[in-house]
Amino acid sequence: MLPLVGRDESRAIDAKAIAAGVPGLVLMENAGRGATDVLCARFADRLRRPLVVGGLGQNGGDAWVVARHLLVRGVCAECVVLGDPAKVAGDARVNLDALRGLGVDVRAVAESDLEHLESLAARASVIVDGLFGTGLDRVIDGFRADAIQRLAATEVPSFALDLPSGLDAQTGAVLGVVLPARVTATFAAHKRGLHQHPGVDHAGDVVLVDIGVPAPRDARASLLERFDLARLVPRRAADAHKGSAGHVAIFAGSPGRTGAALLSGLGAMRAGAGLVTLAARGAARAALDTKVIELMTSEIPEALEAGVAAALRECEQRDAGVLGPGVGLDATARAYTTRVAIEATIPLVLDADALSALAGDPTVLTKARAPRVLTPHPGEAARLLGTTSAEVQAARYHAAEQLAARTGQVVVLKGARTIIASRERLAVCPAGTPALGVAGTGDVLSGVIAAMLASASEGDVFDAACAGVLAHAMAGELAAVADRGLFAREVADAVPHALARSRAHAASAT
Ligand SMILES: NC(=O)C1=CN([C@@H]2O[C@H](COP(=O)(O)OP(=O)(O)OC[C@H]3O[C@@H](n4cnc5c(N)ncnc54)[C@H](O)[C@@H]3O)[C@@H](O)[C@H]2O)[C@@H](O)CC1
Ligand SMILES: [K+]
Repeated sequence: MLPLVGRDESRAIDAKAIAAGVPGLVLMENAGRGATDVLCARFADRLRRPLVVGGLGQNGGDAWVVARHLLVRGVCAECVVLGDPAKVAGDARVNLDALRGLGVDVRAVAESDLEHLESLAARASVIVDGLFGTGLDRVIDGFRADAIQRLAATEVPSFALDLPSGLDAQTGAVLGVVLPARVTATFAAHKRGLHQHPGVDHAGDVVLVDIGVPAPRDARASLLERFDLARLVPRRAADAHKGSAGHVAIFAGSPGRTGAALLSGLGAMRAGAGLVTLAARGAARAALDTKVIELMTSEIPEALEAGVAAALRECEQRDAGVLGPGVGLDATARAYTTRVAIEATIPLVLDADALSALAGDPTVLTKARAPRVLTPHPGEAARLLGTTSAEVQAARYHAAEQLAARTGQVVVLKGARTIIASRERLAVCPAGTPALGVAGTGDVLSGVIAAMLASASEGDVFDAACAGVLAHAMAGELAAVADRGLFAREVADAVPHALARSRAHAASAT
């Protein structure tokens, strides 16, 4: 797990180090020197004619340091400052003056010189982008936007300092225009915006550069790594038995809708549940009984009161559960899921129809008698928040955090780069594949998370959700042959392989 910071936290890291006595110039020197190392390693065959472009802020300052360190290594870069250099201040000013003092001609590019900039860029072997970093907080317009568009149009590979210019550090949105990078050297800590789309598409490979300040230990947010799965799912004791591995109840399925329940059950089994019972409404139980011999079934009466009573009784014997897939959306089904979502005394994953049933007032979950993990896709999250899917996607971290705050529960916002949020914490899953975008994979995920909950110790609900998300995404990567054509059940089947791979990674890393 790596710390993940937003715009303000990023500034706070620098400010805290400076207040502690580490001069800002030292931080900038470390950033620029570290970035030069990355540049020289990743663009070794493109150092013929680098173009270093800096803005008027401190991101530009990093660029001037890079240009100086390139000089030390015998590489003479073409350097330009976009805008009026008289406005460069602070540590960036010191480094701009130093570069000029060493005899480097840093040309100022004004609105009227954009064609010149374009021709410089077209001849460059690599562009070092120091135009905007974390300071960017509004849409880029005017000649700066024009300049970025012209640089991007050359298709010369770009090396971004801290962030590709134009990317919102907080959300990953493009603020008007962006200069897409092949590699991004990000300073001190990963930025939130680098790990959500469209930021992910524009950042290229992200390399963390140590600038001499410790990573914040209390960072609210983190970026999961593939080998975290091994840490989150400890090895089983040699004398483990099916009882100690946890018993998962899947409250899913209704007459005519049984596939989702089965997939959720398969996910739970493959993720390590010792026993799984499919508790289906009415006649669905009979249909499920014959399908998968490893899964047990029990019947939940279709009538409301009898159904709720049966579900709560079922919970008494179980360690964790799933509520929702294929349960139905008629009035009785909605009342049943809402009541069980609140009254069940075991941790439950709430998915699909359960999320629809709760969309009217998700705040009732603050009264739930045990922890809940909500697993909405963007459309379901939009309904729960009373907004649109487009708005959720435009600010996914915010949506996940808002929903966690309103419900008091853990939220797994699905989609590329799934986000896990609670009131206190946030994590992003770096794994996954577009092939997971197919019917049934969400049902599998609900079961996988429930199995993690069933074996988690109390209070580790957030970690269990992270483990489930990571296992599912990595299983998708392993099972997918191409970017499509994946079957949900294949994802379930690959979950043990994901765990094995993570353990192998972890072992080779130590
Ligand atoms: N001591 C420090 O604070 C350090 C800062 N570092 C670098 O400094 C960067 C942050 O520097 P700054 O805060 O100066 O900001 P930037 O250099 O990212 O941006 C420059 C300025 O542009 C302005 N601006 C924002 N949006 C704009 C828009 N749409 N159009 C035109 N102007 C706009 C803002 O006033 C901002 O201060 C980091 O990303 C990192 O690269 C690193 O050198 C490490 C140390
Ligand atoms: K930049």
